[in-house]
Amino acid sequence: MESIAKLTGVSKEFHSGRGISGVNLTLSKGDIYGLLGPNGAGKTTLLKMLTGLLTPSFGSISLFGQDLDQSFASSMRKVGCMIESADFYDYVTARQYLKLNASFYPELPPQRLDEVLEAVGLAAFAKEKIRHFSTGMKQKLAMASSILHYPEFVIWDEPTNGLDIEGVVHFRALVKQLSAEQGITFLISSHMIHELEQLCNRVGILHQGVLVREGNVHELLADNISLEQYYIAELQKGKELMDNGGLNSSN
Ligand SMILES: Nc1ncnc2c1ncn2[C@@H]1O[C@H](COP(=O)(O)OP(=O)(O)OP(=O)(O)O)[C@@H](O)[C@H]1O
Repeated sequence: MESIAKLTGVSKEFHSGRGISGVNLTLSKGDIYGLLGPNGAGKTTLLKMLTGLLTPSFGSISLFGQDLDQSFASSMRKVGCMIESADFYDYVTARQYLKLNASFYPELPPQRLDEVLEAVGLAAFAKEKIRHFSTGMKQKLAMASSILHYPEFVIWDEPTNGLDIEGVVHFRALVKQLSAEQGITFLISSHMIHELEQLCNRVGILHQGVLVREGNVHELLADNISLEQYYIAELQKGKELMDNGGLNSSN
């Protein structure tokens, strides 16, 4: 299976002493990978390193089979990301905002702006200024922007933040559609474990910067009542190992 992203022994040490420690992780084409972990576990840090927003202190990252340092521009062309809350120009409309972003991709067909607005459920608000948007609407616009250029790999950090129930259902359908129709690979960090259970084929649990467990969701559900039950149990094991000083790298 084609490797989309590969982290080998990746660590990030912040001055605070926290960060990420020895993460090994491979995402294959077509994966919908859910990244779980408590607040401060290192999920955003890991996603930032995959997109060049942070540089690892140790280890290597490759995207699409090429070292990220060597192929940053060409790899990023195939990545769509939404990490932490997006910044917008409040005085432009949703469509104008996407048009600005589309200017980086001159090959995009003109109808693409309306396609992505429709895909995230914002078509009716295309001509409204962003300053009138709610948190959830801004989240949808950031999602639209991240898929504008037909990325092959989408990285979303807590994408359901601010979405209403209908928005969450729509989000789930969108991921499944993009995965099935365009073969997009997803890496999604979220605290919404029930969402990930319904969406992902694989999940990983980060705890205090260490990828303590990974698994195939179908296999995990065969042995556990729910992903939540698995998560709580694995987190507890991770804590015990940390307390005993026995866990300092993933896998
Ligand atoms: N620039 C920084 N300098 C120092 N410490 C940092 C920095 N960025 C993150 N950290 C620390 O690294 C750890 C991981 O942070 P990160 O934001 O990756 O966690 P997270 O899993 O995304 O958390 P949450 O679920 O709360 O969003 C935290 O303890 C955080 O305080």
